[in-house]
Amino acid sequence: MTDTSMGHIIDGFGYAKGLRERLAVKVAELKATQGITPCLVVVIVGEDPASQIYVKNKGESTIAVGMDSRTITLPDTTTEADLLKLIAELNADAAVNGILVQLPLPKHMSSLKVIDAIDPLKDVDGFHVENAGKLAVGLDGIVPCTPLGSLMLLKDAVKTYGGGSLAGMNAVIVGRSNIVGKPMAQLLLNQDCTVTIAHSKTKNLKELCLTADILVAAVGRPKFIAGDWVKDGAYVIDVGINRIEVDGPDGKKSKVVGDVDFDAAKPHAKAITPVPRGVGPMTIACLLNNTLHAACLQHGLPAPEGL
Ligand SMILES: Nc1nc2c(c(=O)[nH]1)N[C@@H](CN(C=O)c1ccc(C(=O)N[C@@H](CCC(=O)O)C(=O)O)cc1)CN2
Repeated sequence: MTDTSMGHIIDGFGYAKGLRERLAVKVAELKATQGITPCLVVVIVGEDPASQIYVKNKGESTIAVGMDSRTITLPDTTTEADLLKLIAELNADAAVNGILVQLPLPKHMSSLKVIDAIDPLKDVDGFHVENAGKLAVGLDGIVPCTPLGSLMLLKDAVKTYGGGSLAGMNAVIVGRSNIVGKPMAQLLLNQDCTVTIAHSKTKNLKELCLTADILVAAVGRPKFIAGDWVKDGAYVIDVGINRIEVDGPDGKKSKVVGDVDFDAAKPHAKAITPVPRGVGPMTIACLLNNTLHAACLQHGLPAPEGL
């Protein structure tokens, strides 16, 4: 029988706020002791409405922790060659510590090529192959923001509700993208979890999910993970952000939901991230963390500790 006491909600919004406050202290220390103010440049190409909101939030959050922020807005008619030229200029600019190109890019551009053009030391998204390689072999590099934020929430939840470490836990990640699924798998392997990555061709997905002590959903399909796919006592991390239409009293309205059927999964889970206010806010907080980390690496300083 399902234990109805299960299902702690993991407060990503609150955790992200605390992380931003701790980062602001570290940024002030860096300024006071080294005279360095980290600077993040965000480049957006085109007018995707969701991207415009995320980029605005990134700029405001960067300023709020005491860093310098620049946003470069380019029309969607920009050529790939022009974008690569801009990245080369930002790479060469010593005042710039972090470069982020907002995704998705317009269809006429190769995101792999664009990401590859960013100096790996300034790649605050952690998407460059050099940073992906460092993560794979356990070297100090820049870790993608959403998986990093997911791991922070997971470690905190296991400490709070499970009392132990992640070592030996079975983790199933549903989704194999370069920016979430694969780096998440590396991070969990580095925590000594036994990791399985599932994808659209995986057989018996429900049965596989039911083996998971840690279930990470990153498929980009609303409520794809049903409640009865969640093992009793599992930790559920929902990375999905899907905008759907729902019926309201005044007609249709849009709502953001995750990849997990939250209401059905919560009674099974030991702890679960909601959508919104779960993993999402951690993405921007970890971007600030990575910008500070990048600034330290570029000046030969150790990565800030105790965050
Ligand atoms: N270069 C990058 N592009 C994109 C990334 C990224 O990490 N780097 N991630 C996403 C978008 N994203 C940040 O860029 C992002 C998405 C969602 C949230 C967030 O806080 N979501 C809220 C809900 C928002 C809503 O109501 O629409 C939440 O979950 O509470 C932050 C950042 C794709 N592109």
